[in-house]
Amino acid sequence: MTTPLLDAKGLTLRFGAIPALIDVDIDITAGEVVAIVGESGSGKTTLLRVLSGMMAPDAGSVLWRGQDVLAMGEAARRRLMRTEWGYVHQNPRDGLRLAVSAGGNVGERLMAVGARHYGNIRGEALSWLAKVEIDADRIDDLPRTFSGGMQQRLQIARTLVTQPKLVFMDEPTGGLDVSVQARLLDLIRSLSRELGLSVLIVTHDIAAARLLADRILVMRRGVVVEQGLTDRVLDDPQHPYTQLLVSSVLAA
Ligand SMILES: Nc1ncnc2c1ncn2[C@@H]1O[C@H](COP(=O)(O)OP(=O)(O)OP(=O)(O)O)[C@@H](O)[C@H]1O
Repeated sequence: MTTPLLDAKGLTLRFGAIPALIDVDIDITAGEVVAIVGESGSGKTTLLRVLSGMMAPDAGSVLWRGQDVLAMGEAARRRLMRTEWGYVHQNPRDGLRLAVSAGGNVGERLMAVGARHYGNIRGEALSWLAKVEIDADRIDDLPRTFSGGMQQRLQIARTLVTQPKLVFMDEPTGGLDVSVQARLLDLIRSLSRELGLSVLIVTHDIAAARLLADRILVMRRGVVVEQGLTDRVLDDPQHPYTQLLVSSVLAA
């Protein structure tokens, strides 16, 4: 069996009386795409925040390549977030620097990991803008002049330019038009395959999960009620809640 890159066990977190996570186990191996699906308030974002070390659970463990994420200091976690990890926020404004040009948004991530040669940084930024289908002549424009879909593509370029191994994505297509969502999902799928990325993606969109994910975890009220290979979970759901989720999409 392949050793997981990220391996979490027994994650539990309560906000007062609200059970956000109850005894959640989750792992992800190299090159795998895992979708976390479930209704609003089921604990998906909280799980992503705990796995990425942004929030401490009441109980449980998170190992990144054998290293204890919960015990590592803030500096080490930030370093990981600049190098081996990436985080794509639902709202691109949370993941971009709005007062910095598109090229600067991509280039400064390279500088944060030691790149110094201006020509190389600009060249790399241009190549990433092309990968995410942003015209080269927009390189000096501010992200606020971009559409929502373009901002999200820029956030993806900024996140992937340092070639992380694992990317956390929290509803990356939320709030976008359906046609823009479809193109963005295609882009995420092709980039993750091309780069051999592991992706942990939160979505309430079952169709997105089917398109992207190798495996699916279904959450409800902080509990993982079902998990397995995408086709198995969606074509032959075992838990009544998963059956309801799948049938509501079929009926739509
Ligand atoms: N900082 C917080 N303080 C108090 N309660 C919180 C906090 N963060 C989340 N919660 C609660 O924990 C539960 C899980 O929230 P979470 O945001 O993880 O759900 P979600 O599945 O991501 O929902 P959505 O799809 O709407 O984003 C919810 O009941 C939420 O209200």
